[in-house]
This record gives sequence, C-alpha cells and structure tokens, in this order.
Amino acid sequence: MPEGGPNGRPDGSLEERLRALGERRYHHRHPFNLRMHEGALTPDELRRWILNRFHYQRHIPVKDALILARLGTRELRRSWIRRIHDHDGPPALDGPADTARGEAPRSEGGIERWLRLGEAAGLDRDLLLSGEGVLPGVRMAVDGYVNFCRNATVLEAVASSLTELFAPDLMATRIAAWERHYPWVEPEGLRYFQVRVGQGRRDSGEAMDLVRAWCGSRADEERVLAAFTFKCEVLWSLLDAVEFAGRAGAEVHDAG
Ligand SMILES: O=C(O)c1cc(C(=O)O)c2c(n1)C(=O)C(=O)c1cc(C(=O)O)[nH]c1-2
Repeated sequence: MPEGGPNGRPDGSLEERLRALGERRYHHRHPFNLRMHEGALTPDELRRWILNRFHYQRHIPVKDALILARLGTRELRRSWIRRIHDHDGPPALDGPADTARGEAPRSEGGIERWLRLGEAAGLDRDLLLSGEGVLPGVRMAVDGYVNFCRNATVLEAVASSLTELFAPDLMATRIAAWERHYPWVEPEGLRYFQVRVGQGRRDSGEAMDLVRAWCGSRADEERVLAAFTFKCEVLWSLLDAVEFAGRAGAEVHDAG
C-alpha cells in the first residue's frame, strides 16, 4: 500500500490535470450520451442502455470489495465499505433470515433503484437480473474494470474511480433531459440518479483526498492519470457497444 503524506506540490495541480483530461475523455462527450440529452434516442435504445448499464452497476460493489480487501487500515476499510452498502443496500442485520427465502432483500440500495429504473422504462427486473441481452463489448469493458481493480496498485484502483468527479453534473443533465424528452419513463425511475448525485460528490471527494495523500512522486501522478484515462475508456467502450448495437445486428444481442 502506498505511504501517505503530502507531496509537496500545490494541491490543485493533480485535480486540475484530471479535470482537464476528463473534459476531453469522459463519456459526457460520447455521441450516445449527446443523443440521449437531445432527446433523440428511441425507447428501444434507452432500454438497451438501461439493461447494459445494469451489468456495470452490479459489478461496482464487486470491484469495491476487491479494493476494500487491499486497504491497509480499519479506518480506510470502514469508510470504503460504505460504497458496497450504497449499491447492495444496508447490511442484513437479521442475517441469513433475510435471504433464507432465496430472494435478495428489497431494502433500498443502488442496485435495487436501478432495477426500478428498468421497471419505470418497461423492463422486467427478472430480465435485468438474468443478464440476457448484455452486449459482448459491455461484458469486456466491465471485466476490464473489475480486473483492473484486482490487479493494479491500490493507488491506481482508487484513482480509476475518480471519473466520478464528473458523474454528478452528467447525472443532473440526464435527469433534466429525461424529464423533458422521455416522459414515458415513470418519474420514480429517476431516483437512482437523484440519490447518486450526492453519493458521487462525496465518493469522488474521498477518493481525491486519498489519491492526493498517496501520491509521493511525479511518477505516481502519472499512474493516477493513466488509471483515470483507462476508466474513461471503459465507460466510452461501454457506450460504443450500446451505440453500435442500435445500428447493426441488434436482433442478435438485443433483449427485446
Ligand atoms: O451514469 C454515469 O455516467 C455514471 C458514471 C460513473 C463513473 O464515472 O464512473 C459511475 C456511475 N454513473 C454510477 O452510478 C456509480 O455508481 C459509479 C461508481 C463508480 C466507481 O467507479 O466507483 N463510478 C460510477
């Protein structure tokens, strides 16, 4: 695990470099997102995005568990574990009784809210849970992210979450665009994004503090920027796959 400690450079510099990189490479610029915001997506395209993004969502707590296992102190683990609860829902205090019925508890968490987003757009939760219709390129992108968090240094793994510096603003744009252009999606479905705006700000702030404290050299900063770039490419590839499926061969891999 990297040593903590100040890096002797102005605090803003690394964050400024990350923000400049994200301005160019984050998926807010992807043509699929631009079409989403303009209101140009068909219902099938929007549903395809929701279904494929669910594959990403359900792997976020998996990659966070991989990071958690590699954090070296109680304090860091106590803080990071919150991310898993945010997605999977709060801990099941009554233990196995909660899951003895063989079904996941329905207490709220991001995964449950995403399933409700699917339902609000007309997608059955069992379809999302089945994984049917997830595009090959999306599987590759998500595998890439999980494996990165498994194999890279913990500094790089945490740095790869820093795309979340940009997610809250993108989600605010998305909420406004969906209310305006896709009123057929029941408003309850937007709750995932409404809750996530605050969580994303908090999580990216926490990750930025850790990365700043752990960067001991210019070479570390370059590793952080490379990890961030890699994650931008994960998000970009995911949307490439969704976009392309709409143009060719959609019937092969499409849920509908
Ligand atoms: O909808 C989006 O544009 C978007 C982007 C990102 C991101 O930038 O990684 C995340 C999320 N959403 C998200 O919902 C989420 O829970 C999340 C966790 C993480 C992460 O890397 O730990 N990124 C993101």
